Amino acid sequence: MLKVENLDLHYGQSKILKDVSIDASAGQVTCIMGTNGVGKTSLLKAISGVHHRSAGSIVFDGQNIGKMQPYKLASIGLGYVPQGRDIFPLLTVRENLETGFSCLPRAKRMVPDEIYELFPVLKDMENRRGGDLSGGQQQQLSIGRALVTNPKLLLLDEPTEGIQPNVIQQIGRVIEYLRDRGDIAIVLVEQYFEFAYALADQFYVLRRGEVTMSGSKHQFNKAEMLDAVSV
Ligand SMILES: Nc1ncnc2c1ncn2[C@@H]1O[C@H](COP(=O)(O)OP(=O)(O)OP(=O)(O)O)[C@@H](O)[C@H]1O
Repeated sequence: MLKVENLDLHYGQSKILKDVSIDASAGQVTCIMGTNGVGKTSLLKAISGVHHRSAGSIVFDGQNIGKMQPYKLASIGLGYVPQGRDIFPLLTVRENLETGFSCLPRAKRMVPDEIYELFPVLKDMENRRGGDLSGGQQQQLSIGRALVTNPKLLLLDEPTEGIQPNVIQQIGRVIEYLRDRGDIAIVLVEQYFEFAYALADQFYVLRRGEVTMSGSKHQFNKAEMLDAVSV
């Protein structure tokens, strides 16, 4: 589904990602772990076309997407839930969800009931402004908005950041449900180790822009993984 090979990324003269390679498959959660500033968000920005890579290749669903613009990537099935959520504060919940319509053909422009079933609070607050929602509700809205686009690949950047425990649990259950549906590859960037460990099928640990450990969760014990993530 997604194959990133030998990716480099720069901000100006600073090389932030170095020779990063990752794979993500449908029906699996692929976790990108690491401490602050190691380049996790930058990796998602490169995949989603928000910041272009300086070397390497990114292949999604058989297409080389390394130079595609974000709107085009969204229309071919790449959903991105950015760190900080990026909700439109003056639009209602419903209107925020409908912003996902722009990359769908006219006949498919509807909010599936499934999104309201996964996140009932979005139905309850359909006419409230995005900016009036709590952080946890905004996170649910941001994930719901990405799901409206019917993605084949879902990139989630720290969905637990600043969120209360009951909403974290609910987001975990939604990620499991989407994984078990089997038709979507999920790339989860997460610093909350227990949450990431519980959900991960495959994982990659980044340190100073390089992959230092990777594999299936079952190849390593939990303490080894925690050590690798914490340095
Ligand atoms: N737009 C930018 N211009 C210059 N440097 C940047 C920019 N964005 C990020 N950086 C730097 O790139 C490095 C990697 O940042 P990035 O946000 O990708 O890390 P991260 O692992 O996601 O961290 P966090 O968990 O804190 O979000 C950091 O040193 C950061 O300061």
